[in-house]
Amino acid sequence: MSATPPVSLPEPTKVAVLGAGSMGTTFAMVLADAGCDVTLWGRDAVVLDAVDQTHRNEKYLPGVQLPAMHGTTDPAVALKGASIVVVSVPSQVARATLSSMKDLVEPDAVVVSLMKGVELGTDRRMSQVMAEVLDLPDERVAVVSGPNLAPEIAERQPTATVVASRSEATAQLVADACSTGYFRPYTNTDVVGVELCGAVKNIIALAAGMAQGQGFGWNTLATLITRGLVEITRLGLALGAEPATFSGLAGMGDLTATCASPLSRNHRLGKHIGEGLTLAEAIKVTGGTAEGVKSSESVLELARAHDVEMPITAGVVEVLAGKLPLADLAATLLARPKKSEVAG
Ligand SMILES: NC(=O)C1=CN([C@@H]2O[C@H](COP(=O)(O)OP(=O)(O)OC[C@H]3O[C@@H](n4cnc5c(N)ncnc54)[C@H](OP(=O)(O)O)[C@@H]3O)[C@@H](O)[C@H]2O)C=CC1
Ligand SMILES: O=C(CO)COP(=O)(O)O
Repeated sequence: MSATPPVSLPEPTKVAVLGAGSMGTTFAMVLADAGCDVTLWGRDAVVLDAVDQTHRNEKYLPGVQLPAMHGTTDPAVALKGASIVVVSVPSQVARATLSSMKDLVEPDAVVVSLMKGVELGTDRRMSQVMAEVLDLPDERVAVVSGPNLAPEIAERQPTATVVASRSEATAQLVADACSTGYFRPYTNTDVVGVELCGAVKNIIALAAGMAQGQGFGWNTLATLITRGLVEITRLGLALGAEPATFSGLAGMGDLTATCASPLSRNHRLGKHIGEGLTLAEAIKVTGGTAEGVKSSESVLELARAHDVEMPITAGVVEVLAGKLPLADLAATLLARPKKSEVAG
């Protein structure tokens, strides 16, 4: 006799992804491949109609065939019944975007940030902005960060990431929702560390791009990555992060990918500046969201408030503000007082 079939199959997890740019669309793809029922929200009706009807986003992921998912410009449609809400808009518009949707988020939903920036004016990390605007307890907040260049994930290349939440159960829930044969999430409870790594590596990638644009080679790149990690670690520890996070995927992993790859918008923008473009010209030519430009100011403010030395970050801020000629950046960094490598 055959076993009695279940009364109903378990419902797929309903997920809303807010932000239909390259990363929002790519993560929506991962979630749908992992079996979730995904609705992607964005503000461009042409893009979201195509996502809904033909499962393509030619504006941000040209040539990529997405799995079945819904697309909408109506946040009420996206958020209704969603037990996981993923936020992937540029960091500087996260507060306004979430404020306009506050009453539409389901009361028990877990809210996940993919954003790698720090808010100008408040110096808040994105999980702090989400928690503040949506009035979320720790167990409903998670962040995803790692070496996750969207165009590579969109080709379903092997990729790993970190899902961080103060609640291990929440991190596990989100990790289960986005786990596929090509995308492997690890969990971490160090939200501060994981989030800071994601935001500050963009600034170091700007510096790496600038160096490449100036014609410097691998020694300079390796120096920036290594000393950049020291800066990230110093700030993170001052803000209460766990030391192990910095050598992990969100730390060394993402720093390496972003500093080395021309797929990184921060790297490309820095390279354009290194080749002689103004900041405004570089932003225009690069296209897309290069979070490091604005976050560098907030990160430097955080560093100063906690008495943390971040010379590469400070140099990038000065160059972007037009206060230090790029030609003088390397000399300025190298002329600093000699010190022990390991003294902190
Ligand atoms: N791309 C990547 O490889 C990765 C990106 N991230 C992070 O993901 C976040 C999003 O970046 P990404 O998807 O790459 O960015 P993109 O530049 O590709 O897309 C930005 C998205 O945000 C929307 N947007 C822009 N301004 C507003 C606004 N004022 N209100 C509402 N929506 C707006 C755009 O909509 P519209 O088209 O209508 O302008 C677009 O959908 C960033 O924090 C980034 O650091 C993290 C990991 C990897
Ligand atoms: O965060 C990223 C890869 O992990 C993407 O970097 P960019 O935002 O510089 O493109």
